[in-house]
Amino acid sequence: MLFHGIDRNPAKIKPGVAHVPGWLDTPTQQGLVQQLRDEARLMAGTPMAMQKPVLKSGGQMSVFMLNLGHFWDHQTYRYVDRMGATNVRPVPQNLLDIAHGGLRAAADVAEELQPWTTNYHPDMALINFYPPGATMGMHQDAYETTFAPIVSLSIGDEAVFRIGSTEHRNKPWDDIALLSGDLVVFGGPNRQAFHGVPETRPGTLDESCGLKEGRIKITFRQVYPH
Ligand SMILES: O=C(O)CCC(=O)C(=O)O
Ligand SMILES: [Fe+2]
Repeated sequence: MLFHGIDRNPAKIKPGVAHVPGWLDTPTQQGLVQQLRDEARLMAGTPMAMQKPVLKSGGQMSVFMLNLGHFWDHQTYRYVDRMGATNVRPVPQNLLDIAHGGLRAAADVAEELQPWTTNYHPDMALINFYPPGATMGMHQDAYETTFAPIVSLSIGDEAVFRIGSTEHRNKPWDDIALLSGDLVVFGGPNRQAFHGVPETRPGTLDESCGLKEGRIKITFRQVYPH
């Protein structure tokens, strides 16, 4: 446990940004890992298979992605529901329930999120798998047509989640150590904050989370108005 001894209380990082350590219990993490493995298996061999996206810039991400609800086409940077003959699969209800619970827990920490708790309709779940050592550059989640908060959960290896300004990808930023079961929500005035994962820490997970290596991040988004 690399982060032993540091502050692990629920924290408002800045307006609209909440970190709730250990929000998701271990049996639930394990159940989700199994469920998401099954979801990935169903899409294997299709254009929506879990894959490391090659962006239209030509670069390939080091993170595997699986899309539920809507599919973010990494060649056009648009959400679609179909690729060729393949339809996107729905976000399972138990995941939606977790998203709602996560937002409520976060709103107790960052009151700027409070107005969304009665008007939140997530319609997309992005499942990221970080193989040992994978990272993600600073970016905005900018392709949704709503400003609903982003609700996200970490499972597996420890990681550093970096969240900066809404204006640019440079300092100042906050680095948040995420452990398995941690919840991060960003919305309100920081919905468009640049964020990324500069570091994942291989070999730090406890296998009771359901993973033998790497890290899963589940990110809930509301792409369309309700
Ligand atoms: O893995 C994380 O913690 C961040 C993931 C993310 O920002 C994204 O997939 O858009
Ligand atoms: Fe993101």
